[in-house]
Amino acid sequence: MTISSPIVVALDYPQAAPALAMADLLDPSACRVKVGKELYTAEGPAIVENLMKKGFEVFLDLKFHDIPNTCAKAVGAAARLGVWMVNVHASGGRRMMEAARNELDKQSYQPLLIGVTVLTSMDASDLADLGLDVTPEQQVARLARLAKTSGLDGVVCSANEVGIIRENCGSDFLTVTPGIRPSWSDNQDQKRVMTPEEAVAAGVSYMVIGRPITQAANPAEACARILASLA
Ligand SMILES: O=c1ccn([C@@H]2O[C@H](COP(=O)(O)O)[C@@H](O)[C@H]2O)c(=O)[nH]1
Repeated sequence: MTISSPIVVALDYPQAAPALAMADLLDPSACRVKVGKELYTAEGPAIVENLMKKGFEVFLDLKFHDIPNTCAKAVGAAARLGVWMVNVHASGGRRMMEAARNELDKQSYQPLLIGVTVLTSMDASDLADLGLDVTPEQQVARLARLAKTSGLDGVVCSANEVGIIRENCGSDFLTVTPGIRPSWSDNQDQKRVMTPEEAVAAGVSYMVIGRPITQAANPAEACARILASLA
């Protein structure tokens, strides 16, 4: 099945039961789902397999960041699990990302391999705390160029940086953007945000949306409302 929707719903839950209940409210032809650290640590590969059995394409958002061999082997395991997309931290560097690419190239199936640039919860002051005297845009552009030349398929960034990534890495390079906040929702811990409409206008490939859907009174309606706003 080819899904044209750019929406990836973040299933950030402590256990399988609420995650699978939320998945049952969603339509696999209208969105993909994302399994992150909380859910995967609690439930392991079974949760990914169960979501795939329900017809969902799964983004395994474990943001691997380790020595090249360890990162590559983890990405290989994700490929064998059959996930649609997997990610690593671009700040793990060129050798780590190239090792991940090479490991995927040896597999019979290759998920999309994406590099996390600057977390959408961070702004310039957070970068300064790390000794990085640059704007988020500059750091994202730098890491996106590194990810592209290391063989990755795209990056996680905020929708604010999609233009600069397209300028630096071309229009085929995927942009996966959390920090999406419909006008009716709170920013919570996200700092670099955009509405879904703005994100689509900016040209994002995929937008990751968690709490605005999963914590809505009616999650299916919230997802449908966001999709309708993009039409
Ligand atoms: O830079 C990043 C990378 C990953 N995320 C993840 O996306 C979702 C966002 O959830 P919301 O509830 O819509 O804030 C969450 O799973 C994060 O781990 C991110 O937000 N920013």
